[in-house]
Amino acid sequence: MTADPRKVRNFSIIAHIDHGKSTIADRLLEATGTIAKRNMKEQILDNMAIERERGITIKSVPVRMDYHAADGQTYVLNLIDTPGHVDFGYEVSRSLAACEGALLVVDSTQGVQAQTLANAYKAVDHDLTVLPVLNKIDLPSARPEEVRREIEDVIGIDASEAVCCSAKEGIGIHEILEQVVARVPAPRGSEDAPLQALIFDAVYDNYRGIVCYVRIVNGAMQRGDAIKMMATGASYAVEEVGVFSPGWTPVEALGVGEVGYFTASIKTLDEARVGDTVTNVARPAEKALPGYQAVKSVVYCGFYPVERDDFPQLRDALEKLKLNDASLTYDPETSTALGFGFRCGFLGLLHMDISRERLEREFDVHLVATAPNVVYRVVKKDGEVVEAHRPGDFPPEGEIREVQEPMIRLTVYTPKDYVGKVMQLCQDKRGVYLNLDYITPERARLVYDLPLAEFIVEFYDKLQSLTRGYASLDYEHIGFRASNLVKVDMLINQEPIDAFSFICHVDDAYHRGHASAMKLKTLIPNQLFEVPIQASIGKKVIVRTNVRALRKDVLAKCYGGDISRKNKLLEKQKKGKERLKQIGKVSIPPEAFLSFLDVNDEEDGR
Ligand SMILES: Nc1nc2c(ncn2[C@@H]2O[C@H](COP(=O)(O)OP(=O)(O)OP(=O)(O)O)[C@@H](O)[C@H]2O)c(=O)[nH]1
Repeated sequence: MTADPRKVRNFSIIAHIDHGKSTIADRLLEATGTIAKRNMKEQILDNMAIERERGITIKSVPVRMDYHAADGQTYVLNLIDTPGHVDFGYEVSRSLAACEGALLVVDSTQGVQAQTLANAYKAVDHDLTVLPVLNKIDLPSARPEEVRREIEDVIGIDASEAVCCSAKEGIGIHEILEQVVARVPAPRGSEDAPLQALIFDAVYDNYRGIVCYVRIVNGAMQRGDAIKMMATGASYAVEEVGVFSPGWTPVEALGVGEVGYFTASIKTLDEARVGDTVTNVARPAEKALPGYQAVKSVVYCGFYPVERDDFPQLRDALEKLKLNDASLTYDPETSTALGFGFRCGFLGLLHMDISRERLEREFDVHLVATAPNVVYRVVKKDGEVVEAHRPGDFPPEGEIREVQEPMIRLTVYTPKDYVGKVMQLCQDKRGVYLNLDYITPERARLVYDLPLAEFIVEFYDKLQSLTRGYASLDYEHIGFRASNLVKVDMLINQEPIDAFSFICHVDDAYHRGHASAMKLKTLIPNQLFEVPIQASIGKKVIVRTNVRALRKDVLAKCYGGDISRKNKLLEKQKKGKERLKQIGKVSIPPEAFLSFLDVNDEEDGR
């Protein structure tokens, strides 16, 4: 039997990072008896080890609770947790599309922050009923009344009924549950209409294969149904349907408005795309549910095994990671410096960091990550447009008409005292000023258009240190813009080394070329001959330095004796050096490459 849609409430919790979303979720699970108190591990929904350590939510985990409300009825509450970081914005959007309501958790000591606003707007865009919750009222610095007004003034939603709560102390939890029942609308949909189910997430399981998380919008789904994915057109037979209570629990069927999962011998995450609509083969829906979009990588970097022999291991690890993470992309590439590896694409820097950490931790591969870069669009003189995922994709200098780079529209919220510093930072990062306003007398909102490439290099860290952690930010991608960008090659002994090339604004080329050359100079051991290190744009050398030759003391064994003999020896040495320089290759220890390229060691003075 499926649940009565009138007794179902589907909701999500949205918040700025650290405002207490996961802690509130834990309290709700506890209060509804979904998880016994003694089994309660802190933040039960953040189950990935890295999520726990970093204290951030990456994957959205749904859970179903039975709640005996004050009106004497029992309700099914489906809570769909959402990721808290901008990199995973698309997942937030899909999770919200599966709900009718959202708890907007605001830390009552901090007030409205960037993701509070961004997520609240997303919820409003999806027509959700937004219930504000003022958390952390146990803290002495809590100022719930002020924050209540801030929510009304800044976000523009009614906060008069906002629950004051302390997730830590367990205050206000029942009020939240009552409000969910009373104010979040029951799902609407038709039992008799053809099946339309929204895939809002999908995960890989060793035993079941791909498990799709769905919200049934119309119709019903049960074991044995022949279903079709509307974006890919592929069809499958449903093997199991179930709900999250909180583990995967099989049920007979999922009805209108319900949130659950199904399995159907789906092999890869590419077949079960988040945002796609599932329908019946026999009686297909006419239209897919709105809003599906393919996720696109915006940041790229190379992953190479530290030991060249570990390449197959890295390939296997990436394959397995991809099973759990559809937004990761990778293609094999080779580099003269690093051998065989992969060019990987990510949703953002955090996504890159996490993927790298998971590869090292869960799959035990040691890898080198090259500096991250964005995708550039190069318009050639003959009109052809090349998408460059790495510096090596750039056509020769002479063939380029224009280079375009991806831009973001960045919104920064900061206490007013730091406005000047933040503006300076944005300007240093080639930002274009758009707007400044004050959302409260104390807090300013700054809007800039900024090249994504500048944003991914330490912007967030710098912002946090300039503002002592009080600023918050949000951004959206706004497409490509032409810019004066050049490819800088690094040459060692006249030979360009592919892995060291980089793209940058022409104004930064000298500075960065110089910093790279200096760093290389310290890493390359002295050879028997002088080794020039150069930075060049096309054929034009912009920086040159030398690694000095080792001077072997050929006269050491020559005590006293004839001056002409000494001269002869010195002459011989000079000739030998010339020969070495011509025929000899510079021997660069692999560690030099690694420490130059590895982003963790990156300190080129920017
Ligand atoms: N004093 C106090 N601390 C709280 C309360 N609720 C949460 N915290 C603390 O605030 C910190 C952040 O809480 P989380 O629940 O991890 O925040 P979150 O919003 O889930 O964070 P993300 O998963 O990164 O989005 C933790 O250290 C909690 O212990 C509260 O009511 N009072």
